[in-house]
Amino acid sequence: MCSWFVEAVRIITEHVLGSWIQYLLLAITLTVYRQSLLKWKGRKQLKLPPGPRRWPIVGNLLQIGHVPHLGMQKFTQKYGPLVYIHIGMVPTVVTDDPKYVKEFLLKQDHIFASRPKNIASEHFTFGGNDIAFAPYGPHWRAVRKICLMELLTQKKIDSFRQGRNDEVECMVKDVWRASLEGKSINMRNFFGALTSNAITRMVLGQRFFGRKGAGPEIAAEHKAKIYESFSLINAFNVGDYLPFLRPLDLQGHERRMKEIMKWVDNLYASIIEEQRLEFKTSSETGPLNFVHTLLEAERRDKTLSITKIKAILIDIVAAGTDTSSVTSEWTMAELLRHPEFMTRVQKEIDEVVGYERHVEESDLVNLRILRAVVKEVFRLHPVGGFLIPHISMKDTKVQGYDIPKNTRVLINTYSLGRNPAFWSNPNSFEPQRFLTDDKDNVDFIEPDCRIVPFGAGRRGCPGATLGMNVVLLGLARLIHLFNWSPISKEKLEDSDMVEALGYTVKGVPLEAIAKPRLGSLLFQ
Ligand code: HEM
Repeated sequence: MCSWFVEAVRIITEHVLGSWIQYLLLAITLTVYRQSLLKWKGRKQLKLPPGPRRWPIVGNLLQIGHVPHLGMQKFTQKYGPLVYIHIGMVPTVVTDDPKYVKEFLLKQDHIFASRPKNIASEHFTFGGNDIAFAPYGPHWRAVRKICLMELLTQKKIDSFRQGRNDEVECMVKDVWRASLEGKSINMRNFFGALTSNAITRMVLGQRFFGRKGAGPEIAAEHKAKIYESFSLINAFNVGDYLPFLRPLDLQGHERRMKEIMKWVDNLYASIIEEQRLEFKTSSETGPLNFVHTLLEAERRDKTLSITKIKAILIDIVAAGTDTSSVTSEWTMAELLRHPEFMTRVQKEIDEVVGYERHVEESDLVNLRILRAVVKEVFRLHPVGGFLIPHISMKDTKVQGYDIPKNTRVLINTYSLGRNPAFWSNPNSFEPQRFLTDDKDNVDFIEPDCRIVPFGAGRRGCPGATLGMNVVLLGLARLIHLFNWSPISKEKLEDSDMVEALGYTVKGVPLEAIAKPRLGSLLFQ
């Protein structure tokens, strides 16, 4: 905006319009002009982090490339640990440096604990009624409190231990059957069914896969819909960054989101009604699953509507299933590529558990090598290229840089774990790096934020303990009871799993051959 424009408006209004309209228009134009000038000058005075030059309107969108976390890694390699870009019209900072990650997630958590609104979160959360994508505020605080105090408490997690154990046993039996028939095991399907059943049993009071499940069609469709939702949530939706293009839905994403949500909405609405009836007529004194707990909370808290309950349930099921199954699949892939570690993990389980009984959840804390292996998997293959985006709720300074209000924050977890400034041999699989100290336990949380597999701070994952119980128990049982080999060395390399666009990074499904190892234990 410049002075010739103001002058032109003055001349037009003077000659064409009446005097009061003339003064009104002139006043509006001058105000807008003044504000734009102030904003521009203000920005110039700010000390923003460095970053690439941007184009008008599209900003740096076209420089990011097809795989955003790799594109952003190049930015941080070139411009430094904190980079300022514009994705379309959205101001964004990106980092892969623990010092900055700590600042955003822990030190200035009170400023960065909100989530940006976007098209996907609008559809998948019934307009921000969930936990994971809700902006910071009274709604998020209330549902997060329910999540921490009523749903994912240690007591509650312990009370569903038998259910998780049964699901792991089902998976083991299926693997055993496939191995007798000489079939290879599609690890993605097996881990997918395990994590889905373990979570939905606890959350919805029913399993989707296998015998007494909801039926193979519903199970497969539910899984596919959840996976597609994650891809759509993390895909770069043009309409988010160039809002004037949203009505055109150029990628067809919004149409798919509506279709998926219609299906999921119907399914969850009918599950809630079924469970409401069961809860009413049940002879049990307390709730048997998360739906019951939420229906009970709904009676006390009038702000907890059915829409909110649906959004919370969908969130927990979605957040808890693919994350755990992808981690399990990557771990198995790395162990097959590094058989020396497969042997070490197997030996450790033999020593801790012996040959007379199955691995139990109480053993997991003692399986240091397995834990170090999974931690190394988190470093190399975090479940998403980025954490769920955060956004600044007010102007602030981070390590001397100005970060204005409403700046999006992308923590590039992929390049954080491979940052050569903080990791030796960053691209090699070396779980021994986590076994150097004499601590009894290998903890998945790094206090200095060198990796953040579960995020950290207020928006950190509330389901980490549950997720790790499912992941570690499933892996430990499979490794204790079977010997594993890849279907072929080449196939193993093929199945590598080039990081793909989307939330949970997946390539080709991993296939492997299982040979029963402790036959007599299998049937106990
Ligand atoms: C291996 C398993 C899992 C991994 C690696 C994982 C990882 C994550 C990550 C990285 C975040 C984002 C943190 C951030 O933005 O700062 C997150 C958030 C979340 N996770 Fe998990 N998660 C796992 C399992 C689970 C499970 C089992 C549940 C529930 C049953 C769950 C529920 C959630 C929820 C509700 C959020 C949103 C928190 C909020 O925004 O307040 N997760 N998780």
